[in-house]
Amino acid sequence: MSLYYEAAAVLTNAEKVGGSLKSRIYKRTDLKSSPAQLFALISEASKWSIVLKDVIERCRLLGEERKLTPLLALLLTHDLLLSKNGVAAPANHFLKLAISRHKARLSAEFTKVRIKGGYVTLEAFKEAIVAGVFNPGQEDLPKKVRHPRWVRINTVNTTCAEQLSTTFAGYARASKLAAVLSASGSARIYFQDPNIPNLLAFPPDIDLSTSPAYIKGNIIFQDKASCFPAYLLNVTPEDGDVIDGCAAPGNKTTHLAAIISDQDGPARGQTVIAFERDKVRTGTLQKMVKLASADRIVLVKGGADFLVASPDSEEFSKVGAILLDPSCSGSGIVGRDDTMRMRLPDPSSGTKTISHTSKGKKRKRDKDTNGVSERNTTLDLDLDDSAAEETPVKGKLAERLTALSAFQLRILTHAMRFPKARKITYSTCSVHFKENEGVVFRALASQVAKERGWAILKREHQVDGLKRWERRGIWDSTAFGEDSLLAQEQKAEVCEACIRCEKGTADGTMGFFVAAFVRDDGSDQTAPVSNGNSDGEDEDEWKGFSDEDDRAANTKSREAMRRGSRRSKKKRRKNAQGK
Ligand SMILES: C[S@@+](CC[C@H](N)C(=O)[O-])C[C@H]1O[C@@H](n2cnc3c(N)ncnc32)[C@H](O)[C@@H]1O
Repeated sequence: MSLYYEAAAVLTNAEKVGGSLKSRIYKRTDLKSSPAQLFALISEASKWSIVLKDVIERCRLLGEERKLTPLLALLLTHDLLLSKNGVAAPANHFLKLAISRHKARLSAEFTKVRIKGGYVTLEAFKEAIVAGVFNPGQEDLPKKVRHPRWVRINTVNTTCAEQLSTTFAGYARASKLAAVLSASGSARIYFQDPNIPNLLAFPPDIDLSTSPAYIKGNIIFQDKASCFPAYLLNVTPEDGDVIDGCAAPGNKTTHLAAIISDQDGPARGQTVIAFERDKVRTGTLQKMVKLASADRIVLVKGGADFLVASPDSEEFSKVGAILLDPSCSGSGIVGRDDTMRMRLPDPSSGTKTISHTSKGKKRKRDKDTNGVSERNTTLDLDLDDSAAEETPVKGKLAERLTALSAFQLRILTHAMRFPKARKITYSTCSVHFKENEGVVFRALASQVAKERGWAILKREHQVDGLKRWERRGIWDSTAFGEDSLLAQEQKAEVCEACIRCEKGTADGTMGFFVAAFVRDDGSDQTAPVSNGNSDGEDEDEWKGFSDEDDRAANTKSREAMRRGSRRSKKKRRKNAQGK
């Protein structure tokens, strides 16, 4: 099979293989072309598709070349007009002949678009395409806010100071994130994040993927928002072991390991127990843990469902903190720079004759596209594994959110059953109330939360960098019905404790949500708590607290926080004396 047929097959993904574009290419064992060449062709053709789609449509290429699918036409036109070596096929190959006979017209249309866009040279045009600033017909739209390249320094095997004096030696420190956002990829400039320790921002187009620091796992590409959960969990040596209940690909797992290894004094044998249900994603997790040199701190439980882990098992008897970042709708990550949109030429734009051609021929093209519908004029490609969050539930949005939030609540209330656990963070990369604050309110109202004394970690008790973060939770009065009996005071308190990030803002983050739960040492650990089988009870649509629940929850929460606050004051005094 030629390079172009293989690229089209990867893109149409008839076998519905999950994961990023890169992992789909590298996983295939039946390719004749080199995976690197395939990836380069697809990503370059995607970048140029905003131009090439129009060029192909204006030349009515698909009308004249009936055997070319929109995907093949795009890939071939890209190489014909933009690849140094032209179309990678023998001179008499059917595909080469089919595209080459249109070269003059395609080149002329391409040049017209370039000149109309005001680009005097091909070089200038290329720069605009790479920077993503060529947006024909949308000049009046507000300029898209760019997304920085966030780099977390992996303190398991290096320090921020070491990386600044080696990998980033000669880079100037910017005083504002905006300076980094507007800089070109070649600018040697960075911004030190004020909220998350050991996190740096670089210009969006910077390519650090070939730097020795990246290859050695000294630096990890991780969105700022995705660093919130491990930091908010604020693991200390007293917490003992930590569970990451939904770990792959492992950004937060390795962040937990970095925080543990960064603590003053020895890590006292603390282990991060990382659950991952999916076997393929377990492989990615294992690789990431190894690359981050975190394998002495992290124990990967691959192909293991956190929901069936028994809280009372001896294995988890020292687990004091749990991080939960379950599967979600992923609505917060759309539009990230790691997602690329490929625009395909519309086949009906070929010629007027196309709609009158024989049905047989039309069906042939449908078949060739292997399930990418002829009407499907865009393809969204996930370029980066670290950005790929799974969205396993299909169907209409409302149904998906109901199913996902039921699962999320179940996993959160399961975590609340671990007898020694004192801290939990719950996060999603979703922007929907139902998956975020909705789950938090329902979890707080659950039987297990009440019996075990779980409360929300209020803003004033959060780690410094997140206490200062201004975007907080929201309340959706329609979500639980107007008759929700929750007191205004408690709604406000819980929303203020929840943390949100919004995509497309000057903060440079993806859309994200995180909240933390705590419980105090004095709570009744041995109280009879309903076991995992009663989860259905927690998943019932929540109708709001009753007046009595409300008062009880408020009192308990206030007591828990007072005790927590006394304990942390005591701890701070102890620490201060120790220094
Ligand atoms: C949103 S992703 C986690 C991303 C990860 N925390 C990170 O920062 O790299 C959710 C992951 O949880 C896994 N998962 C979902 N349900 C699970 C369960 N019940 N037990 C263990 N893993 C689960 C999914 O397979 C998926 O890999």
